[in-house]
Amino acid sequence: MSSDDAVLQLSGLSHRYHDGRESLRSISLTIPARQRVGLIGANGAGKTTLLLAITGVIPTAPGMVRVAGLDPSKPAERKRLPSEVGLIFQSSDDQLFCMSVADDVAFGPMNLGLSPDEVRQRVQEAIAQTGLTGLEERPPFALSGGQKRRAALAGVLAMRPRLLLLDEPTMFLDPRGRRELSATLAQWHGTLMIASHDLDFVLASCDRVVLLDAGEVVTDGLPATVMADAALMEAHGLEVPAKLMR
Ligand SMILES: Nc1ncnc2c1ncn2[C@@H]1O[C@H](COP(=O)(O)OP(=O)(O)OP(=O)(O)O)[C@@H](O)[C@H]1O
Repeated sequence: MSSDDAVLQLSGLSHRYHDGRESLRSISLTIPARQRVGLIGANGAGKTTLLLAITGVIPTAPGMVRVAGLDPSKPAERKRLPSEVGLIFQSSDDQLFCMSVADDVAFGPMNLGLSPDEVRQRVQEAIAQTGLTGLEERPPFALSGGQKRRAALAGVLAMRPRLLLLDEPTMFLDPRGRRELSATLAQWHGTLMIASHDLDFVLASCDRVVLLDAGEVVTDGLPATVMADAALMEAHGLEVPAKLMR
């Protein structure tokens, strides 16, 4: 694969929070279009920090980040990032703030300066993609946890990003909510990165897995191979998912 085909390129990426502790250490990863990557690791491994670094929310140094060719450290390029990369937070309540689901989903596309017709079309499409048809006028606070997660996802999909980042997407979801989210993601054909402790979900949703520990990439490979390695998983505070137990 040429690096020109990569949706995400990280090279020697490091980050320290204000207290001086290193949370990311020299991370290098190249993620091609349409790959579905699981980011796994014990509490504090650096998963959320890495997602924040990719979206330019936190500055990184040293190191290089390119998302669809854009450099988040450059203000003019960071401004263009929302139409290339979308991040779904651990708590959907942090992401929904309008009076109705439709307004929430329209918020991002409207800020792109698109025509009202184009915004309407994108909103309808994202609502259908996430199975929220019929709930357009519902205030987000009156949605269930699973519906909120899908409404947040609709808002990001309406931006038509190339890269979708999900932080603990199955947290607080019941089995049906989890299944619905899984079906929505299966229908989406862009590039995905899912940070999660839900290893069964990662196994079912991803074709590559990156294991982080103490801010470093420990291993990077096929989910069924990496996550079946009991010694590796135990050494980094994880367990082999039930489906891979022998
Ligand atoms: N705002 C912050 N200020 C200082 N240190 C932080 C901050 N946020 C995270 N950290 C530290 O950075 C390291 C990585 O944290 P991060 O939240 O990225 O890990 P994680 O893998 O997402 O963990 P979890 O699975 O618990 O969500 C941890 O040592 C954490 O304590």
